[in-house]
Amino acid sequence: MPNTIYIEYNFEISPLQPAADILIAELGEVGFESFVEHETGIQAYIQKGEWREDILSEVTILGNPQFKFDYDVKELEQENWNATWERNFQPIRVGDQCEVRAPFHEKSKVAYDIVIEPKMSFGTGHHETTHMMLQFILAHEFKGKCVLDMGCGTGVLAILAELKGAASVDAIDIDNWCYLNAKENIERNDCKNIKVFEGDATLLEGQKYDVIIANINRNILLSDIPVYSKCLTENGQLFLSGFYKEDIPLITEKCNENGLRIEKNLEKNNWVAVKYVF
Ligand SMILES: C[S@@+](CC[C@H](N)C(=O)[O-])C[C@H]1O[C@@H](n2cnc3c(N)ncnc32)[C@H](O)[C@@H]1O
Repeated sequence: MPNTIYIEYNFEISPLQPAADILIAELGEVGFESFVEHETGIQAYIQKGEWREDILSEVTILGNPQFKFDYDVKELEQENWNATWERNFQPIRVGDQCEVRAPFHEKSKVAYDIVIEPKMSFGTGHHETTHMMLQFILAHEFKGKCVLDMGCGTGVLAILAELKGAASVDAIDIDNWCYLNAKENIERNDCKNIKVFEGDATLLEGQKYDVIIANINRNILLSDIPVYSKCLTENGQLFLSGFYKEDIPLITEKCNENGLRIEKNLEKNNWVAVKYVF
């Protein structure tokens, strides 16, 4: 694990929503890379190398008079970071079949017991989008399927796809830290059919998949849906998340232009996960 130093911002927000979600989205745009939500606000983390004095000047929600924001800032040594997430990471149950937990939690008796050490990567099951994508995977047949997990983060979705019988899973993330972390988690869960790659949709040229799972964000999905559509087999399924309910028409229009139609969507706190088919 590299000895990266992080800066932690602890925001107290009133009223909490939708300000917390907007703040997370805006902080993500300016370089913050992970977030922990708590009852009265959020903690946000940025690498010291990415931080600059005026980093919050581009975060427009902070100037919105409808909400009140208070925050304090502190520098975290790597060790403190680990302690912070361990303190905040409770096991997550998805339905009665799947639990996502950390290595230091007790082994679970559910059918799909997934162990994740997220470190800096997104994907513990705590976020609505990950949770809904896990629900989708639980509810669908994966036996013998050739699967792509685009924007794999910790690799949690790829791991559940393999546990549900996928024949092969390609897991891709643009971020080097996620690439390394996904590889570690895949080994930790004793998965044998997942290959991890560092990169983006340019890696997909000439590939074919029965199922594509992509939990990224609205703009990247809009730009990559044409590529995903070319990679899907005839009866292929596309599961997308990482965007809000109000973005469904835009994402669906892009899918329709590429021969895919909406079949079903899940919704949690205004976040959605949507299934598209040919
Ligand atoms: C919202 S997280 C999802 C992580 C995990 N799949 C989950 O469901 O919890 C999105 C991930 O997509 C990655 N990402 C962002 N842009 C990407 C791109 N153009 N191609 C591939 N991965 C990308 C990010 O590094 C991040 O790990």
